[in-house]
Amino acid sequence: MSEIKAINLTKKFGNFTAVDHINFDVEKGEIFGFLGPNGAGKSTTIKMLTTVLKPTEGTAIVNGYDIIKNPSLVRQSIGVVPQEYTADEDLTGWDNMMFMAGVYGIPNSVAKEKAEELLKMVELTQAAKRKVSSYSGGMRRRLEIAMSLISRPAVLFLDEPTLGLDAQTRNAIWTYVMKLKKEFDMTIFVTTHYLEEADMYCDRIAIIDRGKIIKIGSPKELKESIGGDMVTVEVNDIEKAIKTLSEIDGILEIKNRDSQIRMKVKNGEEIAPKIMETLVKNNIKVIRLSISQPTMDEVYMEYTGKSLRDEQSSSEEAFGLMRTMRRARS
Ligand SMILES: Nc1ncnc2c1ncn2[C@@H]1O[C@H](COP(=O)(O)OP(=O)(O)OP(=O)(O)O)[C@@H](O)[C@H]1O
Repeated sequence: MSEIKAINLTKKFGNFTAVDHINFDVEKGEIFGFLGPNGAGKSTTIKMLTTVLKPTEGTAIVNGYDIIKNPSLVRQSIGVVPQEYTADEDLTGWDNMMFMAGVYGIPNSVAKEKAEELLKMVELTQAAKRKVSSYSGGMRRRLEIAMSLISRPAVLFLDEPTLGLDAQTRNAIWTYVMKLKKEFDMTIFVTTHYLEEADMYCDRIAIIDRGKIIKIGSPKELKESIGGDMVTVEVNDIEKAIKTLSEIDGILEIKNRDSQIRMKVKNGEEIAPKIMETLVKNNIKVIRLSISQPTMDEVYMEYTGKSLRDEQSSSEEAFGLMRTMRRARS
């Protein structure tokens, strides 16, 4: 039985449809990634699945409970790490953990044991007695993950857990997420717009754009679904090479990316010798040639017609600014 099942799930704000009749299933123990640009409807979907927002139409079953008919049973069986920080800044990490345990009615002695174990897992034992206001962004995120786990939920929802964090902290967060999957067979629903993270860590990915799911599959399936290979060449004269290569039959697309020429082809191994021969014949020096599968960025581009890369930096900047403003206010 699936642990999350969305059935025509829809959310409208006035006349605007933020989430548009989406359907998907998440199996037990799966890390399911919701990948899409800003405003695609990821947070709205999480808010409906976690019963913060009521759907306009459709419903979802989470851990066996209907989000409309049994919202409190849904809430008791899930853990949520929302995009905005929710831990109380004036309390210590330890007190936040104990507060959360109180919300779930966990007896004190059990709560203490769990808090110790979880803070250790997210490497915050040393900082547990410090006020959260002194924590870095990464420490806060780790604390919130620990807080969301105190009730040992069957399903964990993470909304952009790594947004605005440095690469090292992002890796650490994913290490904990992988651990939860491995040790507790936890089902994890995660939204992200980091293509590499979705590719590396998610068992399956749903690509969402303008409120609609465009494609669902494992990273491998998604890459295979766009067909063919990528051939990348590094040459001494890019412009001349592009002109020369565009005359070869069998190259489906040519792009100049990061001072390299990247070509979409049907079969890399078949066409590579011809590419090499043509370039050499035209006195173009080939420094490197490689054949690979398409990246998630290319998959995303194929299905949405746009690149997610440009979005990443603007989103991180906005998040950083939000955090600075919040700090300045407090
Ligand atoms: N309460 C609201 N009232 C009106 N419009 C809303 C509301 N909440 C979200 N929206 C709109 O719905 C759309 C989807 O927003 P949502 O936050 O779900 O996107 P997202 O994919 O999570 O993007 P982000 O990562 O930027 O949060 C956006 O156009 C947003 O402006």
